[in-house]
Amino acid sequence: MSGLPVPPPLGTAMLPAGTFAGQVVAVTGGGTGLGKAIAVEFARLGAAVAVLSRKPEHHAKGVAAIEVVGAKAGAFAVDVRDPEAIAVAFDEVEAALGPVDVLVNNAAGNFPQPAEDISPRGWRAVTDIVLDGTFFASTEFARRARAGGRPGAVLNIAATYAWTGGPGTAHSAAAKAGVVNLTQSLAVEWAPDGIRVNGLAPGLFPHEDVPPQMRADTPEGLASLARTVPAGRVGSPHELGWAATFLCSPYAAYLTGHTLVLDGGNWLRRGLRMPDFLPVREQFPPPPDAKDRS
Ligand SMILES: CCC/C=C/C(=O)SCCNC(=O)CCNC(=O)[C@H](O)C(C)(C)COP(=O)([O-])OP(=O)([O-])OC[C@H]1O[C@@H](n2cnc3c(N)ncnc32)[C@H](O)[C@@H]1OP(=O)([O-])[O-]
Ligand SMILES: NC(=O)C1=CN([C@@H]2O[C@H](COP(=O)(O)OP(=O)(O)OC[C@H]3O[C@@H](n4cnc5c(N)ncnc54)[C@H](OP(=O)(O)O)[C@@H]3O)[C@@H](O)[C@H]2O)C=CC1
Repeated sequence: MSGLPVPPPLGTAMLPAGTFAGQVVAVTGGGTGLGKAIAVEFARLGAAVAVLSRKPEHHAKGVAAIEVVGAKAGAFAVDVRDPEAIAVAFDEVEAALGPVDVLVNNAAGNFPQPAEDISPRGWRAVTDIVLDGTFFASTEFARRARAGGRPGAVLNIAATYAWTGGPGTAHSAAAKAGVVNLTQSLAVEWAPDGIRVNGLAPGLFPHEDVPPQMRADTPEGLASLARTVPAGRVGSPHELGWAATFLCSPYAAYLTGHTLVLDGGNWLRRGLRMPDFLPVREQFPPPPDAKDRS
């Protein structure tokens, strides 16, 4: 046995062509990595896609990837920690592409570090982007959808350590746990308005845009990462795009408040007998140029 089957290749359709025709999809952090892969799958299905993030170089990458599949794209500068900037960005998206029908809260910040070494500013940076940013963007979206009498869908990108916690991820895991919980509260509040709110928790999806300590750059590194997953492989970003588009599509019209895990069984592999325990400081030793906070 060599694990779970590989998925059909990038570009294979899962939903009918035109599933999102005439719709506007906003993806925070849609210019890099998994956000870009998700943006492209919506674009393939006919959506006009808005990339919302801070950096012009990421805007350019996202827009190029969306336009390659023949869709309309726009990029809008915003730091999701700033609710006023989010309102301005939504105004700009409406003026350029039309009102937003689907919001994907994908933007995140993360750096693995032992909890007591995370500075207050580092803690706030990660939790503000992940949890506060998701709340600010979602509520801005819902206020506008409700005012316009439009239904809609929100998708929050989580992580499986939202349920387990884990070494080196105190800030990110706590924030993602908040996101999973928020998904449930908002789903109940907004169902009467026709707005669905779901989550998607990726497992290991290495790609070129994450920081070096989070990716596998060599074939050996990738193979070694794949051996840690019950599926026998890591995820392909376009698989995540398929799951994202399904969750926001009319085919999931009765699905709300749910966070789907897409991780090849990885978070369930815990056994009674685990590999030798490695303390967090051995897993994530400080980089040579790290600040001394002692
Ligand atoms: C299984 C994998 C799961 C993956 C999940 C993901 O989310 S992958 C997604 C991964 N993608 C990304 O993360 C992409 C986006 N990431 C980012 O924009 C930054 O990493 C950010 C999250 C820090 C926010 O940036 P910003 O402009 O708001 O922040 P700033 O520069 O002003 O710093 C604020 C504080 O944080 C501190 N600090 C920063 N880095 C480190 C570090 N390596 N080490 C220690 N500390 C660090 C910095 O020193 C400062 O504290 P200080 O010294 O003043 O007390
Ligand atoms: N890669 C993986 O294996 C896993 C990823 N995830 C989750 O998937 C999602 C995508 O991660 P991934 O693609 O890997 O990471 P990336 O680092 O590639 O993407 C993060 C994106 O967030 C944007 N962003 C960061 N801070 C802000 C901010 N303050 N305001 C607006 N945008 C911001 C960045 O754009 P810019 O710099 O232009 O602002 C960037 O495009 C995240 O939610 C992450 O937590 C979960 C589990 C595993």
